[in-house]
Amino acid sequence: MGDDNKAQGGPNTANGGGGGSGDRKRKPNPNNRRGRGRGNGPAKRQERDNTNNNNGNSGNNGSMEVDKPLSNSRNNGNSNGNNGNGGRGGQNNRNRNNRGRNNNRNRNNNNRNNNNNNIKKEVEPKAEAMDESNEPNVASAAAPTGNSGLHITDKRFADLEQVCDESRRAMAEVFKYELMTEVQAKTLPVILDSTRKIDVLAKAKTGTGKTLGFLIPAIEKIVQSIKTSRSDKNDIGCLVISPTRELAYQIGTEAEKLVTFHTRPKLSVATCVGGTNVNKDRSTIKRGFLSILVATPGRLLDHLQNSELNLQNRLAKMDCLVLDEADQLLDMGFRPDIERILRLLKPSEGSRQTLLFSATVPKSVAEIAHIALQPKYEFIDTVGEEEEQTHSHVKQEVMVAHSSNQSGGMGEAQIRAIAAILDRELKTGTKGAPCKVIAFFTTARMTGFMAEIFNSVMGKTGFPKILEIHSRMSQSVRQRTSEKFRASKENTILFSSDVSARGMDYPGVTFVLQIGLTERAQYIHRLGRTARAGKGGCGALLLAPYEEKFMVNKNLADMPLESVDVPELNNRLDDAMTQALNGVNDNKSLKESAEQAYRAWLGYYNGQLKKVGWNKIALVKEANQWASDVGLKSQPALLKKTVGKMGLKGVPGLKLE
Ligand SMILES: Nc1ncnc2c1ncn2[C@@H]1O[C@H](COP(=O)(O)OP(=O)(O)OP(=O)(O)O)[C@@H](O)[C@H]1O
Repeated sequence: MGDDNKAQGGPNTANGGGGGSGDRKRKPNPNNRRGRGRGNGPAKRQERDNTNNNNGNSGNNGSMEVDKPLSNSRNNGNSNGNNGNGGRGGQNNRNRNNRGRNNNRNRNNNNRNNNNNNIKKEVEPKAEAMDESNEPNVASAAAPTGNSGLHITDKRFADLEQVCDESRRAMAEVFKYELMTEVQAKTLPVILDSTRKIDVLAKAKTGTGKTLGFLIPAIEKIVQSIKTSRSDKNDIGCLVISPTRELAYQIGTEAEKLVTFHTRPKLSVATCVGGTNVNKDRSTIKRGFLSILVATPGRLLDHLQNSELNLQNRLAKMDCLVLDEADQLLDMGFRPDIERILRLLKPSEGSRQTLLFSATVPKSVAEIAHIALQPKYEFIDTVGEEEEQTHSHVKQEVMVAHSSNQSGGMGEAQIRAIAAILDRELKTGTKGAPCKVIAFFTTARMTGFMAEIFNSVMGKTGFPKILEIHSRMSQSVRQRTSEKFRASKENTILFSSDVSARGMDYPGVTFVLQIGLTERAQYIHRLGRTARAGKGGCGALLLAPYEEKFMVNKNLADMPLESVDVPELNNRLDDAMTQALNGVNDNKSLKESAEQAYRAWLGYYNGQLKKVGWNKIALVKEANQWASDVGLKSQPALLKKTVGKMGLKGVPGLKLE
């Protein structure tokens, strides 16, 4: 925590029962007070960090929370205006006085920052390749800016002889795409080659059209199977497995579009994901004719194990098995489920092709092949060994939020920094065009808390109501939020956990903000939510000082990160955020959210100790400081069982329930 003053042991000890954090005198300056130059040494390719965030942290989900059963469905947002002003006479005056002091600090810091402009703008060598025309900070950001991002080729769908007229018609009339992207041009001929029937592992950058890369041939294979009577109407021709529910729905929708003209026989699509009515799923599957099944691993396993559904037999003659976002599916979080699914699927009756699509592929492709592919498979890499995996044209900033020298901690500094960054984006991000922002947080609970605290002062910040999406919400609310964000054509901000990190194709996302530690692959996937399909986009990573070393110097050392200062927070927003923080303890729902976020925070960082250089004692101290920073007057308690599971038994500073 750098120069934080953390003499206080935690919310209890720090604030007693008195004014404590409720009287928020401090205003940490969100500005990065250090203009830093970063080494411009040769960009070394970093191995992906495969550390799994699911460290048995007692349900405090990290990035692998994607397909959890739901609990605690909570209404998002909170506009009850309970902003903590009641009974706090005099606080505003104190705040105003403080603001004067802070503004001076801000101004001084700005001077320092201006003086440091020359070094703080240093960028990694790869940024040299940035395509200025694709940056989002132009009025046309939301409009296509050429095809450099999408990697369009001169190959036409209409010329694909192996593809039936119905699919080609859908490409022209429903999708209105004439030319193939690189991944499509490279994979389609190989997968469609009926003389080879070869399994394929395809690697292509995010947002470059992988979905159609597997759906077009999958449908073709189903059509051929029906034509040659290899399969009967009970057989399911294609199974697509997706790591997240939202992505599964998205794939299902694309598939439905693609089968628009497949009427004789009619091809049908079903999407089965966790968190929805399982009986409804069952009756859809039982109903009979089904060409394509898109599913998340957990729900699929359920159905496969249910003998009544006869799903194993119906998939036995499947023509095509697709694992989308394959590296995530084969990563530790999902691997056991996938292995079980593969075992339950009857051995291929000769003609099944398995397709693995991903934007990031671990070096150990042999391992992947061993699990899912036939020994003779083709690896189609449209990224290339040396080429940067992330879009080279996406501007990527890294900012470090510093807490004030007085008593404020990182929790507060981070919230103010997020406000400042969002404000900058809404005001200048797209110069008049609508701003569509996704901010990614480390855990579901943190996502929920952050959305709630920002929405508690919505009228004051001037931000639109923050949308939230994470695994702790009911699937129907997730679905509605996802659709709302997708359809929005005005300034919109979505706070998300990693459920939106991969594959989600929200049109026109102009800015992706990532907060805190994340895995390298996840960083790339999250960033890939912007600058899709040839459009502009921009990303920023907001770190705490203790996260900087690992993330910037190690994990993302070869990324074209540009180190910049956290923007200055204007007085109005500064006041709004103070009010929000002051309101946490007195607002039941917000308080509960903060407490849950605290527990999730502990769980998450408990799995990252080496990366931040803490031992367990330091972890607990930092967590308690975080709780105090965000306005909790008493330290949240933990179940004894949870403490045990986290391996924190006996660590001083924890409060047991
Ligand atoms: N040939 C094409 N021409 C124009 N647009 C296309 C073409 N193919 C796909 N697209 C569009 O590009 C966008 C990105 O496609 P898609 O979601 O399949 O990318 P992806 O590579 O799967 O991304 P991710 O790695 O994030 O999963 C979508 O909106 C899709 O409809």
